[in-house]
Order: sequence, then C-alpha cells, then structure tokens
Amino acid sequence: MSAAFVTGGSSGIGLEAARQLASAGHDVALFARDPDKLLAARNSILNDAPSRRIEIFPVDVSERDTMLAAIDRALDIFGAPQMAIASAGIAEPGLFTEQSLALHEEHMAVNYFGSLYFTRAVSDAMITAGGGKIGLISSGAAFFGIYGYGAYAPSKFALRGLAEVLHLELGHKGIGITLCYPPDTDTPQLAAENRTKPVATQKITKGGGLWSAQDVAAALIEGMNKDKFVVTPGFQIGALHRLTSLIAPALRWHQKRIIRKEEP
Ligand SMILES: NC(=O)C1=CN([C@@H]2O[C@H](COP(=O)(O)OP(=O)(O)OC[C@H]3O[C@@H](n4cnc5c(N)ncnc54)[C@H](OP(=O)(O)O)[C@@H]3O)[C@@H](O)[C@H]2O)C=CC1
Ligand SMILES: CCCCCCCCCCCCCCCC(=O)[C@@H](N)CO
Repeated sequence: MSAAFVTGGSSGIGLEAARQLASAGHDVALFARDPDKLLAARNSILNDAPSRRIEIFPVDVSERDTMLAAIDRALDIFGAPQMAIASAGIAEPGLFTEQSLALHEEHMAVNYFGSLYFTRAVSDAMITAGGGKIGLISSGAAFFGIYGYGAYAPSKFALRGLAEVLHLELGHKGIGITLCYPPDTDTPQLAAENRTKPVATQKITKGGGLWSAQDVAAALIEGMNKDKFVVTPGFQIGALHRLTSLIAPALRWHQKRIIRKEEP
C-alpha cells in the first residue's frame, strides 16, 4: 500500500490534501505541532476513509533534528511515500517598522526551512525507492512585493527559488516537484491573519480571489498526479504567474493608490 506524508496535515489545505489522499487509497502520516489537532484530524480523515492507516507525528517542522527523526519514524512504518506535501506554514501580516526580527526568523524557519528539511528527507527516501512526488506550497504573495507581507512573503519567494532548482535537479531522478501558488484560501490561518491584517493588505490580496481549502488541495494533487511543475489556482494567479515582471510597475501603482487611501 502506498503512503502520503503531509506536514501541516492537521488544518486547512494540509488537512484537506491528507483527506483526499486517504480517500484515493493512500495511508497517511500527518506532521504538525498540536497533538490534539492532529488527533481530531486523524479521526475526521478516518471518518471518510475508514480502512486507511493514519499515523500522527507531533513535531515542529522547524526543529531540524526532531523533524528528521519524526520522518525517519514515519519511513520505518510506511516506507518511502509516493506523495509528500509540505503545507505547514505561518503568516503574520504587519508593517516592517512594527514587526520583530524574531518574527522574520520564525517565518523563514517554519515556511522555508521546515519545507526544506521535509523535502530533503523524503526525496532521499524516494530516490532510493525509485520515485515519488513532492508538493510545495508557496503563495500568490511570492510574485511581487505586497504591502504588509514583509515577514511572510520572503519565505514564500525563497521556497519558489528552491523548488525551481529542485525541479531541474530531481526531475530526472524520478522525483516530481509541484509548486502551488494559492490566493487567499478559507482556512483557520486566513481567519487568524485577517484579525491583524492592514486594511490595505486585505484590499490588495482580495484581487486574487478566495478559494476553499478543498479546491486548493484538489488542484495541487491533480497537478502532482499530472507531473505539472506549477499550479496556479484561479485566473488571477495564473495571469500573475505569467505576467508579473511585465506588469510590476502597474502592480506598484495599483498598491500605492490603495495605500495612500487606507494607511495615512
Ligand atoms: N490560507 C491562505 O490564504 C493561504 C495559505 N498559504 C499557505 O498554505 C499553507 C497552509 O496554510 P493554511 O492551511 O491556510 O494554514 P492552517 O493554519 O489552517 O494550517 C497550518 C498547519 O501547519 C501546522 N503548522 C504551523 N506551524 C507549524 C510548525 N512550526 N511545525 C509544524 N506544523 C506547523 C499547523 O498545525 P500546528 O499549529 O498544530 O503546528 C497546521 O496543521 C501555508 O504554508 C500557508 O502559508 C498560501 C497562500 C494562501
Ligand atoms: C494591475 C493591477 C492588478 C491587481 C491584481 C492584484 C492581485 C493580487 C493577488 C495576490 C494574492 C496573494 C494572496 C496571498 C495570500 C496568502 O499567502 C496568505 N493569505 C497566507 O495565509
């Protein structure tokens, strides 16, 4: 039986991806910090896919050695996964002059290095096993600098840089890399960030549309199955992906208009 490993699998996009992979016949390993949320996620997935094996691994993806040890335990149980998705992430919007340096470091540690440790460990195992597919979640905020995302966006730009290299280096070793750029997606994280998000940031990101976690997860998994490198949910994100360097001056002009009005 083939397995799927999912970080951030206890909530939002990761939980929906894990649920869809279990329903498609995969056993699943879930990685996230809060054991209670992991248990609830396991029960909810088992409800939809009762005959699958679902194991939970309470771990902080940014703690390198404990994370690698947790993946080793999952590899002992399941062997190399056929599918692996790194969805664990944090997003705290705010202004550069008001955010702490520690918060910048935390975004890189979780969103970038957490995804990197996971990718390194599962790709090593997949190469030995003869192949596999890895899904990484960047963001629509990784195409151009968006007001209010000084701590968050760079971690997603970095992930994009890594994925572009891995697509080239691992592709011919039988490892598919799929990079997803979701717009705002209706998850607990979006609800939490909206409580402190500057009004200008909300108005700017609204232009990307609002997706459900189910639909983003489905688009990512479909992209992985079809060996697509890039998944862009929605026409706005698709257009941004193709056009950003061309329309960068227009995107700055568009934001400055909103910022002048909302952030005196
Ligand atoms: N929602 C949105 O609008 C968008 C989201 N994204 C990206 O999609 C991904 C998923 O986001 P979303 O589903 O909205 O978020 P949620 O907050 O709903 O879920 C995040 C998951 O990541 C886990 N997680 C967070 N920090 C850590 C950590 N340090 N170690 C291990 N697990 C961690 C959480 O569990 P726990 O807290 O228990 O650890 C939870 O399972 C993120 O990378 C996000 O940046 C991209 C674009 C838009
Ligand atoms: C010429 C003028 C055209 C203007 C169009 C502007 C469209 C911008 C869309 C960007 C959407 C980015 C959402 C990121 C969400 C995210 O990553 C967080 N919610 C994470 O939790």
